[in-house]
Amino acid sequence: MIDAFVLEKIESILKYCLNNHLPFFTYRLPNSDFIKIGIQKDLNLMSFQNVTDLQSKQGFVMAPFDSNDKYTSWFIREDIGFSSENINEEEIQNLNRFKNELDFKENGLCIESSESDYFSQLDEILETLKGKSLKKAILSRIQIEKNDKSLDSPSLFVQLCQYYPKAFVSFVSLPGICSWMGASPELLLKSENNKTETVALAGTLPVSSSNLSDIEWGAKEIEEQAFVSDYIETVFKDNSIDKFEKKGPFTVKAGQVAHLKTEFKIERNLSFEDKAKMITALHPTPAVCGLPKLKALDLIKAVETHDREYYAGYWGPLEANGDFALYVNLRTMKITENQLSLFVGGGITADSIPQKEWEETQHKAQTLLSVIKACKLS
Ligand SMILES: C=C(O[C@H]1C=CC=C(C(=O)O)[C@@H]1O)C(=O)O
Repeated sequence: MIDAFVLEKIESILKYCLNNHLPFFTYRLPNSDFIKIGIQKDLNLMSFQNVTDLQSKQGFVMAPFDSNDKYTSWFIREDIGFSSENINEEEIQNLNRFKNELDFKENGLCIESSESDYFSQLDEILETLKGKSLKKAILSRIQIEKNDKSLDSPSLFVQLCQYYPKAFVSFVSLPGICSWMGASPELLLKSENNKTETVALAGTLPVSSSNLSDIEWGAKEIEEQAFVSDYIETVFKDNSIDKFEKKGPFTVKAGQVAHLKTEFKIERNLSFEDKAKMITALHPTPAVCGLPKLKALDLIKAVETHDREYYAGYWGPLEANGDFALYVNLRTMKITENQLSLFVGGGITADSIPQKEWEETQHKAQTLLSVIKACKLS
């Protein structure tokens, strides 16, 4: 539990950054009580093409779903750092020395996906799946909530940290570009102390009781999760990784839903270049894109009427020693002055039942919606 006094200080730092156009990232790793804030003093954000360009850098990475798209992969420097373990009043006061001028607002308006559009897009995917050359594609939609003065984003971030201790909770603000906040259950790749880890997370059912052993997985969910697991093993093989530990699949809870998860661990020192290659090969996994990857990507682009932007991209901290913890940007929303645009999706296979897929996206949206509502009421 983080002390209420510390949480208040964290909120006030984030508010200062928002009011003074300082780019920042803040996050809380899963199963941790440690909130980190990194602030970049100026607006000269670094974009990157290849993960290898980030070697020896300390900061935060935010990459879009499709890097060939018009969305940039960003790296945010940590010029000033705060954490829940060293909130120093003097350093907070020192922040007053830094501010940026910005005379325009982000204009990233989103359009909500209608229910009828969602169902016709899903039909189109099901039709393609009949051809057998595609095994799975993820269909996503946007749900919009009004943003207004009654909602304070720093306090929403702090609330999300408290509601979802097992998620990667993060909030990034790039003044004049975009702001995103989310509570992701899915690790893309993590590297720490010469260990590299990833997970295959897919298959979704609503959780009604707290007893996860009551959940009975159907063939559709088992298959769609196995696609992700198999894909990870193929990436390992292509990268000459033949020794790794594999655990699962087992059931995990993520907010109002449960997923099937397999954990992979490589206990070997990999070079930053090798790990960068693996990030590029894994992303986007069949948990957010589909299988085969390029076929699914083409279909998603043809069928979805919105850009995914940073939804289903990846984000997370990067240390100068080459360690990182990158998560898939899920259960997430783009924040603008008037809108909270929630992005939610689900894996479609030949066995998908359209109504169930729709309901699944509704359940996933509750991860953020339930906390947004609680914050608006308080
Ligand atoms: C694409 C999303 O979830 C992925 C992660 C877990 C389970 C999923 C599923 O059951 O479809 C998705 O693959 C999302 O939350 O928008």
